[in-house]
Amino acid sequence: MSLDKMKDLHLEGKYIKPETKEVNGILMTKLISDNWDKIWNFQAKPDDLLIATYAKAGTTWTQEIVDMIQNDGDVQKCQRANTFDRHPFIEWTLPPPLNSGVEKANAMPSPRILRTHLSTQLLPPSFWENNCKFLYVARNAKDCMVSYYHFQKMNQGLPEPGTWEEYFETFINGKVVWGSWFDHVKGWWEIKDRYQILFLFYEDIKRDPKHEIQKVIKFMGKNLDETVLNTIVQETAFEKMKENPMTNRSTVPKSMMDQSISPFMRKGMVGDWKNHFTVSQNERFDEIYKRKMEGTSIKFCLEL
Ligand SMILES: Nc1ncnc2c1ncn2[C@@H]1O[C@H](COP(=O)(O)OS(=O)(=O)O)[C@@H](OP(=O)(O)O)[C@H]1O
Repeated sequence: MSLDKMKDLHLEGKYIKPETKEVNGILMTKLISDNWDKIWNFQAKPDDLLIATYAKAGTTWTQEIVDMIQNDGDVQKCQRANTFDRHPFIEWTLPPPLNSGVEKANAMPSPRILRTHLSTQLLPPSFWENNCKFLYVARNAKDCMVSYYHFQKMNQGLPEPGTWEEYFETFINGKVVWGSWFDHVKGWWEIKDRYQILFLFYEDIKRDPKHEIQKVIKFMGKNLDETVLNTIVQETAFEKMKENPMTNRSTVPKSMMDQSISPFMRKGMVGDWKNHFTVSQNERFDEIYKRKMEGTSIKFCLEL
């Protein structure tokens, strides 16, 4: 059963902030942790495409782009279901009768587009064994932190973030669900040339969507004409997706996601961190960033 059917079950109001429990040293919700055997043993197929991201890095945006490409720019087809039902979120686990990501993925016909926030060391091994295609999207740490903070405030499926000052510490220490941003991004960056990985940046998609979408089209082995490409650029723009009930999570009950606290499609910009970080937080963050990212060649853009 999908989340947007929750109303029918009168489950509203029963959700409380979840407990957390680590998997191999990485924080997860307890529901994910308790379901770990099933997640770890998930059977990927060679024609699966996995959208992998750290939380809040532009997953939903990428899902919409990929779905539009797979459906040759057919807007109606992309309206068939919510993004969370179109592309199973493999590790996501909610209390029954809501289906887990593994159950949804197992029920889906091929070719499957799946999504995950798992780091490389937690990804079910069958993805590597089957040499699946991975589309990794990275977003700069500061904007991810801001976006994740607001998301944890409005989403009952994730822990209470505390104050911004408290959250700042939690995030840099990697004590958020799905673990450290630094380890996640470094892990995927380091293996990008060993597997079929298209590595994109949120900031690049924002600056030049047409160019980045063309890369995705090529990676998916599709050949779409200019008109279709332009339609995809238009339909996946932030303003469009903010109004689209199949992407903006407005069908998720308020008891689960309270969009009056913060909308799911919040700002969709590069550099909102400047409205949150104090000067001293910024200095401290830059120092920690330098230390934690030492030795990696990855470069992020922090403003457009
Ligand atoms: N089309 C488009 N263009 C630009 N930005 C977009 C778009 N769609 C979603 N977003 C922004 O992406 C952030 C949500 O990221 P995710 O989809 O990865 O969230 S989640 O992890 O799946 O909950 C969240 O970022 P913030 O606005 O900074 O909070 C969304 O607004």
